[in-house]
Amino acid sequence: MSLQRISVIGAGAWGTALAILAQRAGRDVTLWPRRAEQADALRGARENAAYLPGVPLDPGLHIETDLARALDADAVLYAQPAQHFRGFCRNAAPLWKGAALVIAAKGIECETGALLNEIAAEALAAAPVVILSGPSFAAEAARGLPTAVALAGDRADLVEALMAALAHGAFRPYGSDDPIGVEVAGAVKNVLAIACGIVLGKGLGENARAALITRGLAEVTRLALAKGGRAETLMGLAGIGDLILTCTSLKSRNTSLGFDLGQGKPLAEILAARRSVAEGVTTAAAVATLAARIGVEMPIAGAVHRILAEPAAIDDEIRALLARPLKRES
Ligand SMILES: NC(=O)C1=CN([C@@H]2O[C@H](COP(=O)(O)OP(=O)(O)OC[C@H]3O[C@@H](n4cnc5c(N)ncnc54)[C@H](O)[C@@H]3O)[C@@H](O)[C@H]2O)C=CC1
Ligand SMILES: O=C(CO)COP(=O)(O)O
Repeated sequence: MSLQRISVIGAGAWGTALAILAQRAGRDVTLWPRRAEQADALRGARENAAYLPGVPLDPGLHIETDLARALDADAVLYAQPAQHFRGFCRNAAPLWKGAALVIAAKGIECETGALLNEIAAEALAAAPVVILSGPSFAAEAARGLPTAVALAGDRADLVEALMAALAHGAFRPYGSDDPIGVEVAGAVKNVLAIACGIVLGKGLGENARAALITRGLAEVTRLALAKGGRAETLMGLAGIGDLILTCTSLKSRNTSLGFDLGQGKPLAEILAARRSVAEGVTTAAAVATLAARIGVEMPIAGAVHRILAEPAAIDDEIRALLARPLKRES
């Protein structure tokens, strides 16, 4: 199977980086920005000055505003925020021409607690789905710095074809047959990154952050297992790999948002000062809904959810986490 025509939905930092990477890998690439003004700006500047400044766009990159034309591809990579995924599926369903759908967003639907692959199965059933996740800051990947990601799906032929279509130079996709584990890992790490940012912002130290990452890994593993994923996936790129990247760098939008919260800034002020998405904010609520529904204990994600609703509760939440009953590590 050859996947030559690749379309990318969403011209934020990640969508633009993926389009650049696919083009470098020799694919024929179309980038679909949501807004016509953004398309004009990209065509004019041949750079995404708003979301990925400093990385030139190759003249061969097609900028397309017509969704039907963009969907006429071998693979469509979804790289808009997770909360808009259902709307995308609904708009795309009548226009779908048989492409594979690659979900590159990292999040869980806030209102329902649904994973994005579950939404795709409901709202875009015609599309075979692959999840793309892993430790990958868009700015580094787009600059050609070494980056490895997981591509996970039930169809091995499709996963392998996508790996071949996207791999180039220092960009290395690894295959996986655990899309649920990979998706859960990528979504929940954003919530855990907010927790790590809070700890750093409050000056609680690096011991505390290491403990949070480790206990966070334990709770995301419980959720992945409960959803049908596999524990070893959490030890891979989408799990521990992305936790290491995101939770240890203030380049992460989620960690830096948590840092600002820890420093006492109001959430509304933090969000108002940003153009970029921090998926952990909405995914925290989604994880709380999902974990309660399926009976998975997720104390760190639960604390982040309550802090986002009431930032003044940070100290109480930290005290409560530290006062939990002592238990065995496993
Ligand atoms: N930036 C990164 O380094 C990486 C991001 N991701 C994931 O990719 C997804 C997209 O993130 P970024 O590209 O970073 O976003 P961004 O923060 O760079 O840009 C915001 C994006 O949101 C879109 N948007 C805003 N309002 C919207 C609406 N009403 N409907 C549809 N789209 C709307 C914008 O068009 C833009 O594409 C997220 O799920 C993120 O977690 C995954 C890996 C790396
Ligand atoms: O997912 C990412 C890196 O793998 C990007 O993280 P942030 O969205 O927190 O910046």
